[in-house]
Amino acid sequence: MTETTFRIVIFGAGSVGCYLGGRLLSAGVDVTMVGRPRMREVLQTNPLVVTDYEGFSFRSQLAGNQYVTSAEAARQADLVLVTVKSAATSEAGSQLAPWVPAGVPVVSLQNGISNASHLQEAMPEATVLAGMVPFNVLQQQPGHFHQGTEGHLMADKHPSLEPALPWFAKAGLPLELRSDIESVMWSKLLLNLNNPVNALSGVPLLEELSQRDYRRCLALAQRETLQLLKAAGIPTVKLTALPMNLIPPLMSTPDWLFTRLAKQMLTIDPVARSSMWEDLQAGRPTEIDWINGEVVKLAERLGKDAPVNRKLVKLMHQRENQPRDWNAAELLNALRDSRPC
Ligand SMILES: NC(=O)C1=CN([C@@H]2O[C@H](COP(=O)(O)OP(=O)(O)OC[C@H]3O[C@@H](n4cnc5c(N)ncnc54)[C@H](OP(=O)(O)O)[C@@H]3O)[C@@H](O)[C@H]2O)C=CC1
Ligand SMILES: CC(C)(CO)C(=O)C(=O)O
Repeated sequence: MTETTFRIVIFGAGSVGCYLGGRLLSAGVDVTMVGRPRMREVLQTNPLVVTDYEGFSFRSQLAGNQYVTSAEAARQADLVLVTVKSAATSEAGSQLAPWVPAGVPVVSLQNGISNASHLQEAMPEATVLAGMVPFNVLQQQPGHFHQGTEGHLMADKHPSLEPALPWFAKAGLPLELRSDIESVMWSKLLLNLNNPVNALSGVPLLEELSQRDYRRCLALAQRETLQLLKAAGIPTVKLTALPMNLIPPLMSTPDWLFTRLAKQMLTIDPVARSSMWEDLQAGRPTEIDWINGEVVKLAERLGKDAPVNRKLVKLMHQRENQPRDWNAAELLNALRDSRPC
């Protein structure tokens, strides 16, 4: 290995982790992905293929030491990325804690608000930073991970991340360091409020967002959250073409107007689905408590209520136990009924 090689360990290499791993490998980064034996088997029998909606494509048959199942790989890392689902964060931290060298940054690239704090609790000696993945990744075929929507990575501004920046840029994954990461995470969460709507709809993101009543469901959850964020003094940041406070009115527009106004937002691969839908498909518990559940907790801290988000949490938990697709009008009625008159 030459001095100029940068070593990145990706812990919890599923959809996001394998996609980032493949992109970084394409830039010559020394990547080790850590994950389950099941995924290692997939990548022993199939090449790792990463593609994106703009035509990027990279393929690599991984060597045995590039996808492993033990956190020990982190002892050699210059940077650790954590890409497990929220329920697995504390366990990921406990497994990584003995191996990550002092001063090596550990970035949580997970949805939700509290994953970086849970990770920090599990590895108190480590430099843990919050990060954000704006785009959608779907495993289209065994070993083939596809980025279906746009956006660039962000992470908390910290000097330990500076050496990684040129490698991310070379991989076509620019990483922006932000001093307002709390606002970034809440703004991403405002977009993730669509995850339960998408999962309950049972249809791909593009099809779901093309139906006004599903968009109105999302707008209800977003308006409620924006009001709470305002009360809590947490500003939002612009992650899409529009500022966050203009997204609910856009979502509520009729289909003919929405398709004209939201061209960029509708640049979505027709097969892309939310990660919450993927969890349902795989029979895993979803991240609903870490997404809409965070809004309910924020409301409680402020002595307020969040009936729409609370209802979405309840419906998702029911859906985890009992298959059911909600049509757009039914879901909208259920959410409207949850609000006090
Ligand atoms: N998919 C997407 O489009 C996007 C996802 N995100 C966020 O990124 C995070 C990761 O999502 P995603 O990649 O979809 O999740 P995945 O479930 O696809 O990947 C996580 C992987 O980590 C594995 N894992 C969990 N615990 C351990 C452990 N202790 N040791 C080794 N492997 C482990 C899981 O295996 P197992 O399932 O067997 O536990 C799984 O294969 C989530 O917070 C998600 O919300 C953000 C933006 C987009
Ligand atoms: C990119 C996005 C918003 C797609 O729904 C996502 O974060 C997810 O699926 O969890």
